[in-house]
Amino acid sequence: MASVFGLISRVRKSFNPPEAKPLPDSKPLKFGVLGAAAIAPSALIAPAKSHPEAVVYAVAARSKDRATTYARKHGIEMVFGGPNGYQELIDDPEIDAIYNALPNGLHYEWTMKALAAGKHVLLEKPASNTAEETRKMFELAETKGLVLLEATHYRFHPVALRVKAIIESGELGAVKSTSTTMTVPSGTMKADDIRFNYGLGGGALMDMGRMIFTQMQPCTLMNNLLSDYTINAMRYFAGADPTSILSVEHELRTPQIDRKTVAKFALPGSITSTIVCDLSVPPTFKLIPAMLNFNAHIECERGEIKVTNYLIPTQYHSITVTAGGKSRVEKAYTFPDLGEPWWTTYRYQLEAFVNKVKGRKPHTWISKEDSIKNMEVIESVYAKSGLGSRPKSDYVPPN
Ligand SMILES: NC(=O)C1=CN([C@@H]2O[C@H](COP(=O)(O)OP(=O)(O)OC[C@H]3O[C@@H](n4cnc5c(N)ncnc54)[C@H](OP(=O)(O)O)[C@@H]3O)[C@@H](O)[C@H]2O)C=CC1
Ligand SMILES: O=C1OC[C@@H](O)[C@H](O)[C@H]1O
Repeated sequence: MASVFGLISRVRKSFNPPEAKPLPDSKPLKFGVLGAAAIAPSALIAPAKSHPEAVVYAVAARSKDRATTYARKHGIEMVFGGPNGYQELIDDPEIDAIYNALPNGLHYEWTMKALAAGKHVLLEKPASNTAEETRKMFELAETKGLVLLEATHYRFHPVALRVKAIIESGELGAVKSTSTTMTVPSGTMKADDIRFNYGLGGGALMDMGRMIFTQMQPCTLMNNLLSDYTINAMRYFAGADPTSILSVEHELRTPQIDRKTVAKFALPGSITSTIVCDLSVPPTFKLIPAMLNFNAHIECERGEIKVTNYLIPTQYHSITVTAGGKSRVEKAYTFPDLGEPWWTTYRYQLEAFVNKVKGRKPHTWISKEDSIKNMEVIESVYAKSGLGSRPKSDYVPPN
């Protein structure tokens, strides 16, 4: 019963966090949001409310009416709209940081423009459509001395770091295999969702593969938000990058869009990893709806770790560690010196981003090399599958 009350309390507070008062001796970071995006309320707007040094100050949308409605709903002060709205937001001197929540295929263009204008960027995942574009964005950020972070939010939560710590402690011996899954039932996404649009950088591997890789190397995530996340999880937990792709199978939504991808990899040290991503799992017997699956399974020499719900761990999660015939279940909602049980992955991520911009040490970070490698792996899987990389941006930055 206590755990049900805990769940209700965490969920309630994560959606309606207590508002933090600004700090007297620190100017808050002012964010501008590119796009009246579906993800922004969870990923930035709510988390910023409980952060004493973060304010969501402006939003831009292609339609000014849409931006205005969104701003009213979320208590955002400044609105930009129309064909130049995104650029006008970027050029607003009040704004310190841009949250780029545009479709994947627009990440490169608008991140390059934001960095060129001297803004830090919190960039939605996957970083862009290609590794080359990702490299260029990070190079520009470095040249300009700006912070650029690919929003791989799960990596900032205590669950991911605890799983990694168990693996690295050596308690279970070396990792032998990982399985990470990210799958969602059919009907979760509308037919015109950006994830089904090749031109905008769609596909299950783009959306779910990265996370699964990075997060799930040591664990087997059983979800279909697979590819983007799954690849990220794989590399993170295994602590290594794949040396080869053993197999790729996909089910297509359209000739260029993978609704589902299952890939198997070989990693150094004879590790084998499987990722599963599915944007639309059909109902069993055409009747029984599928469940979300955001799980990971990591087999090691002397035991295993099963992680339930590494992706939205604030709601509930479990880390089940089995060795020598005995099992224990761990929970990790907070760090000893950071966080509240209701902090979401996004709230922990915002904490790190603000600390980095303020010149303080974040509790963890996603490196440039990590983001570039994730895109390389995604592209290599798409190459092996025959579907090919998502289209490069036609934006050419000025010299
Ligand atoms: N970190 C996480 O947990 C999650 C991350 N994401 C990532 O965030 C990004 C946005 O996803 P999500 O919020 O679901 O997406 P939305 O469908 O809400 O689209 C985001 C915005 O893209 C803008 N946009 C600009 N050009 C186009 C176009 N040609 N077609 C459609 N939209 C366009 C729209 O802006 P406007 O308002 O100007 O019309 C829209 O508000 C993606 O990169 C996705 O991978 C998504 C979900 C979860
Ligand atoms: O965290 C996520 O879960 C659902 C996906 O579709 C989304 O893009 C991803 O970032």
